Amino acid sequence: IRCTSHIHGKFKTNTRFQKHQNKTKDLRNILTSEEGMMGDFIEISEIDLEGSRAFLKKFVGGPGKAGTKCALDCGCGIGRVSKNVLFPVFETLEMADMMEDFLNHAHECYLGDDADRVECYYCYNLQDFTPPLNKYDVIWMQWVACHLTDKDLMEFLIRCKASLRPNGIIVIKDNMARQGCKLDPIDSSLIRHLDIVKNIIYKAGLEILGVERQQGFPEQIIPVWMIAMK
Ligand SMILES: C[S@@+](CC[C@H](N)C(=O)[O-])C[C@H]1O[C@@H](n2cnc3c(N)ncnc32)[C@H](O)[C@@H]1O
Repeated sequence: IRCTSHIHGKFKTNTRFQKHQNKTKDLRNILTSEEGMMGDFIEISEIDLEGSRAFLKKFVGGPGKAGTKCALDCGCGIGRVSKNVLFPVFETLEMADMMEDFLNHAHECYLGDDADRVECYYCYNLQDFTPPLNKYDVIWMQWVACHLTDKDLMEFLIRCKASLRPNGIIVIKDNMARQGCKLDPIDSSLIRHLDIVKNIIYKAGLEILGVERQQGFPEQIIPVWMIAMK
């Protein structure tokens, strides 16, 4: 873990910014905006967020459910999910993405006053990132599991499990292939069938608590599913 004084200086005192030497070449050119986070599908962002809020509600708050103290948004981009799904529920957030520009934009512009409730920004590839132990009530991974190999995803999930607080959960929300595995030629992501993702989750020693398909998306786009696990 390396803190760059350059970035550190720009951040408010309650905020830590940790940066890892980024060895992965970013081959994409994603805009620092909601459009950039959503590819060509900005018009479905609100439906997506509403589906996420409803799914999260089932597992958070109340006896035996996850708490509402702290969440981690993995592959957070500029914080679209943090702002619209996680901040309304959790006291504090932490955010992880391999793109420093996205984290800067989240902190300086996109999150507004909510940025004060971000405890730490981690500029890491998830495959190199070990989240702190026993810290999070919810770890949210949206449209980022598809950028990890099977092995990296399984190992990251194992590390995530160790970073959950009691009753804490992990949520993966991602594109799922109708059959087998497909490589997305635009961003080189891997679109897996739901059963393949479930297998990786089981191999990581996690228990699946709920699985739901995102409703309301146009038929022509790849199905998006949400999986909650602990
Ligand atoms: C399609 S965007 C989704 C952003 C956000 N989760 C959302 O739903 O709005 C994918 C994000 O994952 C990040 N990402 C891709 N591969 C990653 C990796 N290996 N480690 C960390 N972040 C990664 C990208 O930088 C980008 O911000």
